[in-house]
Amino acid sequence: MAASTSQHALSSIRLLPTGCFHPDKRASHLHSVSVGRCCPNTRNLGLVCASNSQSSVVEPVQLPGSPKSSAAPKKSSESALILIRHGESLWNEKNLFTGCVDVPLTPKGVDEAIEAGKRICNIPVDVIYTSSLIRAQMTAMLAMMQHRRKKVPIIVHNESEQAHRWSQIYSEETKKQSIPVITAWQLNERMYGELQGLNKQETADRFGKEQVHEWRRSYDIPPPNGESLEMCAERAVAYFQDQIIPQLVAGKHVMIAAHGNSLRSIIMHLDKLTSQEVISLELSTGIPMLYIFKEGKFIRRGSPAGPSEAGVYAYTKNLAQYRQKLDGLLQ
Ligand SMILES: O=C(O)[C@H](O)COP(=O)(O)O
Repeated sequence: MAASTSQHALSSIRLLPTGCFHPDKRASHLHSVSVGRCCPNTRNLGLVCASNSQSSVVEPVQLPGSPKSSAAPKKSSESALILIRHGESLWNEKNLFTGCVDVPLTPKGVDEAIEAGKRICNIPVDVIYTSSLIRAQMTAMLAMMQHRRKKVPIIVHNESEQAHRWSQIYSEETKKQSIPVITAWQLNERMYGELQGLNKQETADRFGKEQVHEWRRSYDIPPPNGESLEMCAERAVAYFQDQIIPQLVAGKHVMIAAHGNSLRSIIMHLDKLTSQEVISLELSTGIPMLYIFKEGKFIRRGSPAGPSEAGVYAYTKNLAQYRQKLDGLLQ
């Protein structure tokens, strides 16, 4: 990527805490993604046993190219991809390194998640991915409570055969009114090693600002006994490619509620940022970001400013039509 384009990518993504970010007008900012890596011909990408079609709200997705594929996307199909960093957590508030420690949202974080939900309430969502951490799950659920379609987000339980069996839904109609929420540890925050639970300011005072900045923002330098961004990317981007891209290819609209660093690694991948560029990529809590996936490419649309904002819906015919449907203007 040319340096100037990348600079633009960075300046557009660095979100303001107030969330007054508007969709990127430069729609020509297209990036191909490698889908080949995760597209063997007939791979079943559903996350539940396909043997019992009654058993879950998750339909298995078969990729195009499969002779058996019934979910092959139309050529013109496009999908929305929404990324949301969780709202403020109790340890964000206390300025503690959190990593994989599983702490809930603060009341402010709850408000941020609700606000994020209002911003995306007109954008279709067919499947939700969250990390296995409660702050991301709370954010996803609270955001979806605001959605105008009023489908019910339902966590998919596949941790045991029994959990899977006991959470079956026996009504096709009820399944239609549901959105599967798939939790994946691969989307967790980067593991912060021996920094977890330490105060960020006190750590900077002790080890020096530069050292702590290097641990927090560099690409390949891990904090003591923790994961670097590169290590976090290895699992988060692999999961994105293996599990999430096939959903988008199949025409599903996807929301991911995750964390500062797991999302930084995914954005780095989508926007082809270099390891230098990613250093200055900061994500605010509770700000949704929208990408459109079309013909194998991701088009970054920035952060929808709110339900009344026109630009993002005007951008694609499908989003505009979906919104009109919600408005009751279309049959
Ligand atoms: O894990 C944490 O402490 C935060 O969620 C992210 O921290 P960072 O801003 O240091 O990457």
